[in-house]
Amino acid sequence: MNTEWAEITLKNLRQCQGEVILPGSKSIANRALLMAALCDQGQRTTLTNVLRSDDTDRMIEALQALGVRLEVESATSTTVHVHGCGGHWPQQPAELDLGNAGTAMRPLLAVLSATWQADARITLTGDARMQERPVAALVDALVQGGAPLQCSSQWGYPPVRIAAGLQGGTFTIDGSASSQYISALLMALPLLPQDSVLRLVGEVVSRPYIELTLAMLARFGIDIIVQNDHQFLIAGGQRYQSPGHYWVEGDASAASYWLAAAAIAGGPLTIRGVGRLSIQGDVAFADCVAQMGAKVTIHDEYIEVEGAALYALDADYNAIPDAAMTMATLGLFATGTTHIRNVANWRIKETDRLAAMATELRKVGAQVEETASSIHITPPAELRHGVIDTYHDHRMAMCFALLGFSNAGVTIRDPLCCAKTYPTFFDELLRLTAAE
Ligand SMILES: O=C(O)C1=C[C@@H](OP(=O)(O)O)[C@@H](O)[C@H](O)C1
Ligand SMILES: C=C(OP(=O)(O)O)C(=O)O
Repeated sequence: MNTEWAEITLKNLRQCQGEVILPGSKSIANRALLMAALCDQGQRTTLTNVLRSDDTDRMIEALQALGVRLEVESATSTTVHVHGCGGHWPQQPAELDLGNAGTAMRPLLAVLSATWQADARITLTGDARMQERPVAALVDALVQGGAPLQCSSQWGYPPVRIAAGLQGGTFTIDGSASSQYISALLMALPLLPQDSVLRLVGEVVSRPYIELTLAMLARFGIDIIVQNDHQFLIAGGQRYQSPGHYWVEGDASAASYWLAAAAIAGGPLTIRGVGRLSIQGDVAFADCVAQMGAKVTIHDEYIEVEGAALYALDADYNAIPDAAMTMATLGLFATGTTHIRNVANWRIKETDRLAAMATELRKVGAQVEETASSIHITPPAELRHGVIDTYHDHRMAMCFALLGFSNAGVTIRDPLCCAKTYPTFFDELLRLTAAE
């Protein structure tokens, strides 16, 4: 990646053909790192295809600060050997800075509340945006369970100070803002000495990520009884058991950019690292692209795409909020109005994504209607060139890169913010679209 890029202009990109190997999934990598660290002392887990990016580096650095032994060869090495500490953290740092990594902040908040044994307290904090992203439902549930949490600036937002004290029992959590709170409790509650019941209330968002957590917990020897959609029984006193080796599958949210690019530009493109066997919900974006008219073949561990005339979709994207961002710009290349429904929690992610998306789409001439929980996008007869602001949001940078396939082209400010989950994204785009 050219580390000098303050902005990048993309214009008349071509085919987007050949083969792309996805980086490892952010969601899986950060769960795997934490679960491997929680394995019994003496157990070593070899994680392969680990995503190396800002978000995963935050988790790696946090675990190292807690004294977990990680063998990682270099800043870009995707193999990480993790030595379990069974939740008995060898070091007690005063503070962990988790940047803007939701997949580090939320699980660590719950897991450290369940395992903290020192008299000293530990504060979890993050960057300016992380301090605006709520964790209130999770903090409330943990406090109900006896954890003496303190929020130093505003209740329900990081920084959060943790001390020992969490007890098992019945936890009721509102899942309407983020599934990450639920995943966090699913990872933490088995570590308590007592049994727990976890009850979900509200419309639970991003449900496939809960399934992902359950699938990974099972691989790490944790038993959760799923009573129904809204209730889990979690025996206490469980111990994470290393699977020995764990391969992190490719990032299905990242796959959405390539699915869209090939659908627009023709392809054919083979996307390696996710497929029918994926445990990530975002792989369903491949079906969306197929429904729009593209030729998509989903194999066990890879996907093939070829472009065709595209027709806009009207759909509920609650289950796949990250990949749904890609639909907003892909829709500019389709006939008809794209309706992205039920994504209210876009407002509490890296930026207010509904507002940011509406503002930036208007710059290229789209007609946009934004509601509290949805966005409706009608492309103009001809796309205009736009200088796109990305609001420190990696997905804004990556999904607006698709405008490089238009005649007008696009300029993207701060494209390097893609390093949150996909540091090599723009290099890959330029490689795949280079003229022969
Ligand atoms: O559990 C996870 O790994 C994630 C869950 C989703 O968040 P929400 O549950 O907050 O929608 C998603 O947007 C995020 O990128 C990763
Ligand atoms: C919402 C996202 O990240 P986080 O894990 O920080 O919530 C994302 O990657 O789109």
